[in-house]
Amino acid sequence: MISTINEQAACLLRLDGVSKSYWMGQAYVPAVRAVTLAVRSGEFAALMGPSGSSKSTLLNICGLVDRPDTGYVKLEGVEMGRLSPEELTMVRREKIGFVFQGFNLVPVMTTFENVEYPLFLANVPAKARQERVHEMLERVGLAELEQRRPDELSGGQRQRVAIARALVKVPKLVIADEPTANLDSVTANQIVEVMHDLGRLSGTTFLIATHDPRLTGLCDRVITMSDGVLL
Ligand SMILES: Nc1ncnc2c1ncn2[C@@H]1O[C@H](COP(=O)(O)OP(=O)(O)OP(=O)(O)O)[C@@H](O)[C@H]1O
Repeated sequence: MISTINEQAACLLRLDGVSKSYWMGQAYVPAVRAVTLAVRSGEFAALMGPSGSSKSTLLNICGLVDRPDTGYVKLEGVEMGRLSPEELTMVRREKIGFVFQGFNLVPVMTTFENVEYPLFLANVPAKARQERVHEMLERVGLAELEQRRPDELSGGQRQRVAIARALVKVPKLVIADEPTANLDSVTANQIVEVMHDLGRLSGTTFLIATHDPRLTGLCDRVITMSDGVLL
């Protein structure tokens, strides 16, 4: 009984029988099929699988960007299907950070402003925002480049901005979709190290879709997906 309670407390994200189909003009085609998954608090987990196996679809469900057609998603024990769209947005802003392979930075904002943005959305006061952004940029080695815009940065530097932006609000969960794709191997190594170190430091849970062996090598667990199901 005690171990059951401990297991529940340690489980940050839980999916139960989660399925999602897409309308393909004439019929719904299943993408994610009856997935059950528990991700522990502080876990650094990789999600692997061939192209089209529905990794991104599953990440969108885990990141509360998409709702499943059937099944349950629980974050910290709270069933997300019960929340209104506004409440889901609040939970996402407060507890989840995203890192994408295309970086998704705002092109007209500087490094500082891109990293500051999630704190601004979370109504963090200006002085605290400044302190936290400076600290985070220091940690990812970009303190000198805080006034540059994304088009004045290298791919690796942009990805470090994206990681700083995802982690600045100290989210419970970071969802990363191929964060080292399109980066040269030295830069990819730096990105892997930065994510791993920051994760360990803050106790943040990572769920990372990747084909990169440098990343999977550091992961506590590799979750394998094939044709919409977990193996
Ligand atoms: N918005 C959408 N509308 C219709 N079908 C979609 C949509 N998004 C994904 N699909 C389909 O769902 C399946 C899973 O796609 P998904 O992008 O989740 O796979 P993936 O494993 O992330 O692929 P990749 O590694 O190539 O990014 C694919 O057959 C894809 O064509």
